Amino acid sequence: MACATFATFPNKNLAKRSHTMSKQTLSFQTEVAQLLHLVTHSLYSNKDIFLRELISNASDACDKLRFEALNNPALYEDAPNLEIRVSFDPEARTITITDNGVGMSAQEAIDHLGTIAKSGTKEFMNRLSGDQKQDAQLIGQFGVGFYSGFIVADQITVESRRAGLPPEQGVRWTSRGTGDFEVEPITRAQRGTSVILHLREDAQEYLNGWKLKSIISKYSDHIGLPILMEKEEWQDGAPIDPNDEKAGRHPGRMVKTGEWETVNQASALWTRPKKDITDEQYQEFYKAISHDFENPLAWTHNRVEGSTEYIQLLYIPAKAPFDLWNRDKKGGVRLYVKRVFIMDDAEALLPGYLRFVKGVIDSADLPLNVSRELLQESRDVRAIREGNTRRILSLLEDLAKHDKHAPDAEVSPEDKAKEGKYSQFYAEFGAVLKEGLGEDFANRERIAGLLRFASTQSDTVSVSLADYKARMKEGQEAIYYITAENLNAAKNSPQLEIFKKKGIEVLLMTDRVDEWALGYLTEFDGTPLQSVAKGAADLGKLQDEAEKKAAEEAAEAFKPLLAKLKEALKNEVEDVRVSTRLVDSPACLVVKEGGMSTQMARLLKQMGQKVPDVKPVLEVNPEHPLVQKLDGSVHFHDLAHILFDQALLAEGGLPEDPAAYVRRVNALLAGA
Ligand SMILES: Nc1ncnc2c1ncn2[C@@H]1O[C@H](COP(=O)(O)OP(=O)(O)OP(=O)(O)O)[C@@H](O)[C@H]1O
Repeated sequence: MACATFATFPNKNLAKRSHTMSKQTLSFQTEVAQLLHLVTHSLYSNKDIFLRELISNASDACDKLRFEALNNPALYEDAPNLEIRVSFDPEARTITITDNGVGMSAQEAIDHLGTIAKSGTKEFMNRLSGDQKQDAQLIGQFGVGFYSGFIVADQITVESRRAGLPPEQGVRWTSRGTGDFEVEPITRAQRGTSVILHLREDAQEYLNGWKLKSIISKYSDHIGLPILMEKEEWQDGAPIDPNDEKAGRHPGRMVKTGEWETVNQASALWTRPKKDITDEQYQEFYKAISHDFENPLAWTHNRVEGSTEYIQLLYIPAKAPFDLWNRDKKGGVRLYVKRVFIMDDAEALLPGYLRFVKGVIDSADLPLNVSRELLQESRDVRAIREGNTRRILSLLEDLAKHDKHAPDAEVSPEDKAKEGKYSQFYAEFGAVLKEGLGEDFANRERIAGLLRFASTQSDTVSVSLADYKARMKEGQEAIYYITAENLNAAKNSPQLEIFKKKGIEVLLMTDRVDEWALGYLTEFDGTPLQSVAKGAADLGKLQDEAEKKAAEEAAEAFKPLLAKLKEALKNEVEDVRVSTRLVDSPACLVVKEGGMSTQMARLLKQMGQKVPDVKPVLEVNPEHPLVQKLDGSVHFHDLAHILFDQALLAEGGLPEDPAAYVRRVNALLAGA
């Protein structure tokens, strides 16, 4: 990029701009300025991470070069060995992180170090609460990357030259981390980037080789490239008085020898044998690739052999990210081919319902120049995706199995440590997992086995379909469930009355996806699932002969009244019939078997979708005084509408014309 074009950058955020050709002062994108403020104020208690982030960027830059060089080996120039160097200068009070990766052109430095290209930036900013601790967690998830340098530095200078550009087209980028930054052209012989941190007064502790090495071995040991630091040796102090041994010596100090040494293992973590990796190393690697502040909930690391060979290291986070529901969000799995980094959002490697999983896949079979399009079609990728899915489901099944142990059970310490993890997982990601019912037919039964619900016997979301089946009553032929807006609405729903009376458990579903997801699960382990708000309440063998007979007689006796009700409510309901599911309530609404529930229709409407206008069926309770009073009442029309509107209210809906409802009730109250 020639410096002459600096003035023509189409960057709308450039409030200030001087017009000298050699040096430009540009403003940060608003979001960057905000983020910078937060970084320096919220991440203070976790200062060390700046080094991890900058080394990680350096490593990414080397990965990018290696990838580009697949098609253009000349980019290596005369330095094919990729490496990262970390040095410090106590006099200048600087730390420098240098890589010989892909580097940046002037335009790239402006674009990448002055704006945030990530999707969800706005949403992220809105989430910030002003509570520093919480914000720090959130910023962590978002990934502050380069900007984390400002936790310890009050000025950062970046010098870079993009691989393939001549030395005169280097760039120097400088900023104090406030509103703006400067860029100027420089000549730089070496390709790649140096990030020079001018340390704050209160961050001088980092001017210490031992300290830097220990941070690198804690946070960056997994990096596959060599990280080099200058060797240091202890040097005794010089004699204070050369003529008098007894006068003692000046204090000794570490001095640099001029040689460089590798301070990390320089082999990518996932390529090492499992037995050589500690839990802490697994955890730090997870944090490095996910930007999470917390340890992962669980992980699985395997060398898969067979027709498709690959290494798989997959993690389940402990907490859902703030943008879990952002469907455009890229996946968290990095794809490598024979140790060469290919892409970091390889969605093709996991189904959408497992999008919370983070990790690395290193394939031995895919071509190095694999493209996104090719990924979708490749048979190997399909095999990897299926393998990953199975592995995650097994991991979840294992956690579910050990979520709770019987008090007297003999449990290994390893399994003991799994207690409570599945509940934690489910609270964070259960709703996403349910999407799998509609998305992954091959594994539907396994996914169904992992679902947990609240029920009329448990307020906590902990009942599995297998638990439910084990508790089914003699003669019960279906797994009953109800969907509602929230637990209370579900629990108090009139449709449940008969089930409560007979002591039959009903699953209470309150997740938005339930209705949709359950549509794909018609049975579990041979037992059909049946919504208690759909179709006729067919309790089958649970109803005795006398009850059946009474219901039939009531239906017969109420025929004329039902006809009148149907006429009065012809715009509102499809049909009116006598109910067998009500005990205390006068009426309820049900939809036809296979129809969309009123709850679902409401949700879709809220989301602005067009919903076919399906009328529900009104069921009335022949035992209820209000229903018995209907026939012959002079207020029949009003009562009929009140009955209908109340049934709607009882299941969390709203009358079409709330004012009319209020008017009718008031008129009746006034008359009472
Ligand atoms: N050492 C470097 N060499 C080349 N480019 C770099 C280097 N450091 C940063 N960049 C460029 O600056 C961009 C922004 O870096 P930053 O760390 O803020 O975000 P990121 O790395 O894209 O995302 P994240 O840190 O969340 O993974 C990078 O995407 C990259 O293009």
